[in-house]
Amino acid sequence: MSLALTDVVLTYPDGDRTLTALDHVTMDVAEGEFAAVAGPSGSGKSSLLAVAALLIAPASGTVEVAGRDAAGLAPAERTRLRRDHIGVVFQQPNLLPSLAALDQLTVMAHMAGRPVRAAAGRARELLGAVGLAGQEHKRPHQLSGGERQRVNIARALMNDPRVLLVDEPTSALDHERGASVVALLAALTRERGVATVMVTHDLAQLDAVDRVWTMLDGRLSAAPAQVSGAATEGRPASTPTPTGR
Ligand SMILES: Nc1ncnc2c1ncn2[C@@H]1O[C@H](COP(=O)(O)OP(=O)(O)OP(=O)(O)O)[C@@H](O)[C@H]1O
Repeated sequence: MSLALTDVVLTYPDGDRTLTALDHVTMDVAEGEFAAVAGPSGSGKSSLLAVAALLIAPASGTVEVAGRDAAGLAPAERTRLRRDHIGVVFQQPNLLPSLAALDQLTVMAHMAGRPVRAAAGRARELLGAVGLAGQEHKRPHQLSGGERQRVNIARALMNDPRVLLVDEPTSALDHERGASVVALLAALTRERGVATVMVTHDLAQLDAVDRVWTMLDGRLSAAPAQVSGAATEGRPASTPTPTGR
């Protein structure tokens, strides 16, 4: 299993008490599987992503990434596990304003200590895969919101992660552009065999996912099939037509 959380409990201090943000959460996501976690604001979705990204250690339970249990790892090993196997797509594309799209990606390889020349080839390939061929030289202000989100997704895949964690990728986009980004995530997940978890509160964007989990008050449960729409029917992935927006 590419990502497995087992009986995870996460608490935050809350005055004299503690707030349970994740309440015995268990989930697993296989390679090539696109899972969504839907739930209202404050239900614990961001906390779940932070724990899965190895940014916060849970109070109890285990988190396994690419078959490795993160508990007990030294901080440097934990950082390496994250860097080598986890890609994160944040809600707002936090691109560097002065860098062209290509450089937004190659800088990831540079930070990971990988050869930058080889990285340029991979960056071009990824920008093509997200529908941005020919736009490699553009800086963030020259791209639309949807295009910036596509650069963000390509960047998260730069180090060939086993796990892709995506936080509300459609919140700044209209329905059509949001659906196009979700369809792109579905296609990339399947083509590249990555285990993807997308957090969303937008139930209209769940058609392309394989499995839906719902989060409420820190508790996670598998959603009934009708909520996940076509997801459970084993429908083959369709490659989206990038709108370029
Ligand atoms: N650093 C923190 N310290 C204390 N409480 C926190 C902290 N982060 C989150 N919480 C609380 O934990 C609970 C879960 O928050 P979380 O941000 O994970 O929910 P969410 O579903 O992602 O919400 P949203 O959709 O609004 O981002 C909430 O009650 C929140 O107030």
